[in-house]
Amino acid sequence: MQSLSNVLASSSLPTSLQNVLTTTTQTCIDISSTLKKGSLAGILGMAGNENVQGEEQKKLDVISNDMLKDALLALPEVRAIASEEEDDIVPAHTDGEYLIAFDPLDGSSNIDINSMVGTIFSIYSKKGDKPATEADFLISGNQQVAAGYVLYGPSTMLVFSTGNGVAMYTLDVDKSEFILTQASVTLAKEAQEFALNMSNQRFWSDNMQNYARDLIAGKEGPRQKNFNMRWVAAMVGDVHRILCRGGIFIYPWDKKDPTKPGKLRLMYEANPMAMLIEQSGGKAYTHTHRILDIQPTGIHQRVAVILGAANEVDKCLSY
Ligand SMILES: O=P(O)(O)OC[C@H]1O[C@](O)(COP(=O)(O)O)[C@@H](O)[C@@H]1O
Ligand SMILES: [Mg+2]
Ligand SMILES: [Mg+2]
Repeated sequence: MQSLSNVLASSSLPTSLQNVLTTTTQTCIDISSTLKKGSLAGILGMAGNENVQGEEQKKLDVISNDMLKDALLALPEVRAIASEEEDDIVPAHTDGEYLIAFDPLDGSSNIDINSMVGTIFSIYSKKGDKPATEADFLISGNQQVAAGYVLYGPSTMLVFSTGNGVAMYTLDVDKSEFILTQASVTLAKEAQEFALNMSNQRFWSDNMQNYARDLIAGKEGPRQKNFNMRWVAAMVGDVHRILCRGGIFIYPWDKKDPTKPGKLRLMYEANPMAMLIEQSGGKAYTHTHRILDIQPTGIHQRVAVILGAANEVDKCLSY
């Protein structure tokens, strides 16, 4: 059973990237320990502020953001960070090499019900000779050098890719280190399950409503097959289930709020998950574009997301 530190040390990844990955994942172990304390530590509930996206921050959104921010800004390899919970990018070291975008706590609405949440991260290599600006981050997901998430579930798991497949690690809580538990993840091309917040159905495009109608029609409908539905309400949990046993996850375009034509954020939700899904053999699209090809226009940009089993994503796009 190999530890993450052994896997990294025996890899051909630059030491600088190994250091960024080690700091990110070690901080997630600290976040995991904090989460385990729950209401005993007075860390549940609202923080009393809104983030730049007008969402109410939970105390744990702020705590996990501060933990990652402090740890990464202290690392000489880090040029800047961008976070769901920070209005603007935060420059670190002008001569640092890496830009890290993260969602410190994904699935915030699950915090107070003691259900699954996670941290999602995306890492780019981009040197420069001036302090980093937002423009430095506006590069497509194709250029991610590493991406992944830590899922805080019954066990804490790390899943990441450096562009050469996807590996899963499980936290050994006694040793406080991640142990490799699945060296390579392969996603089946066909799906039996879908993850879709059906309560938004009336706000979707006609095509999306037709696709969902046909999924639900099951064996008696045009798909001639029964599908099961699952919704964790944390993208990190839904994507993890898909990487473990297949399926499709969709957060489509909707007309609920014209300023948010898609709920999920490109830089720290869609891009890193798209990299993991593609690296395991699946597909990740908006309604029209491969997610990793999108040229970002802002660090908090939102996109529609259709990802998972390759043939089911194709089927969805065919509508
Ligand atoms: O309210 P809904 O439609 O269930 O939304 C759930 C989605 O929102 C998110 O929780 C957004 O992420 P944050 O919790 O980081 O804001 C996704 O993880 C999840 O897929
Ligand atoms: Mg999120
Ligand atoms: Mg979040």
